[in-house]
Amino acid sequence: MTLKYLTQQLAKTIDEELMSQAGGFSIDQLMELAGLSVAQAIAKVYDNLKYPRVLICCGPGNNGGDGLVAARHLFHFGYKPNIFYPKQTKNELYQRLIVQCDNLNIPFTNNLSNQLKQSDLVIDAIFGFSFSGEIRAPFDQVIQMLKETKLPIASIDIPSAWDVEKGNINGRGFTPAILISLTSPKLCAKQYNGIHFLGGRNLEKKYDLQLPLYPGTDQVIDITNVSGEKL
Ligand SMILES: NC(=O)C1=CN([C@@H]2O[C@H](COP(=O)(O)OP(=O)(O)OC[C@H]3O[C@@H](n4cnc5c(N)ncnc54)[C@H](O)[C@@H]3O)[C@@H](O)[C@H]2O)[C@@H](O)CC1
Ligand SMILES: [K+]
Repeated sequence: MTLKYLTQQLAKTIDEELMSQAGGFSIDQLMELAGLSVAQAIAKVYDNLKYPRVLICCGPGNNGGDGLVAARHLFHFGYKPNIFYPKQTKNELYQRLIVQCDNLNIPFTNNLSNQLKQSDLVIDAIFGFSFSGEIRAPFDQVIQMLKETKLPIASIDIPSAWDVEKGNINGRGFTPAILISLTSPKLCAKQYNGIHFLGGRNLEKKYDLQLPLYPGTDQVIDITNVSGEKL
């Protein structure tokens, strides 16, 4: 099996095509599958008795939305999620995800530094494949705190602050313990040597992604030792 690693542009194009008339998906559906994949990957690696307190750091875009969905699933899987979401949007999709978390009494925190001290594990849902340029406030400080923490970090789709194609340029980001790539890994993942899952379980015929067969009913597949090439 050889995976196809996506450029930033192709990742965006495939996402748009999945949500086009031909693809037939809605953003809510894709986000639900993404968040469920993340929660499943966490459950495979981090036991909910040993690592119950999961801090989910959400960014302003869809990567953050994946984090909100993951928080809900992790709650149902027996974890104690806590959400840090400093830059919220009024978009109805995100507002509904927040309501869903509120209804489960999942707490939202404003104090990242404090919350890190009371957590066992961090989910990095800050930036995904649309990240570019220098890190803008308030996320510059957030990334710095995540660089300093000793807690294991699980990144959704790309490690936040990594260039989507070139990786951890100038060492400005952190290296997560787990990466959960969605649909197909992005080019930056070629530099990543940790535990690597693929999630989303999306089929995209047009680009011949040669996606692996997911085992049984799993929404994720471990691709840690699978090689890949640029598409
Ligand atoms: N392909 C898939 O399977 C799916 C992908 N989804 C997720 O969607 C992500 C892409 O979502 P989006 O396109 O909304 O974008 P992102 O979530 O990657 O981030 C975009 C947001 O980050 C901000 N931003 C970008 N660069 C910045 C910088 N240098 N400093 C500070 N802020 C910055 C932008 O202003 C924007 O608000 C994927 O990575 C994935 O996590 C899912 O939600 C849906 C399914
Ligand atoms: K991320």
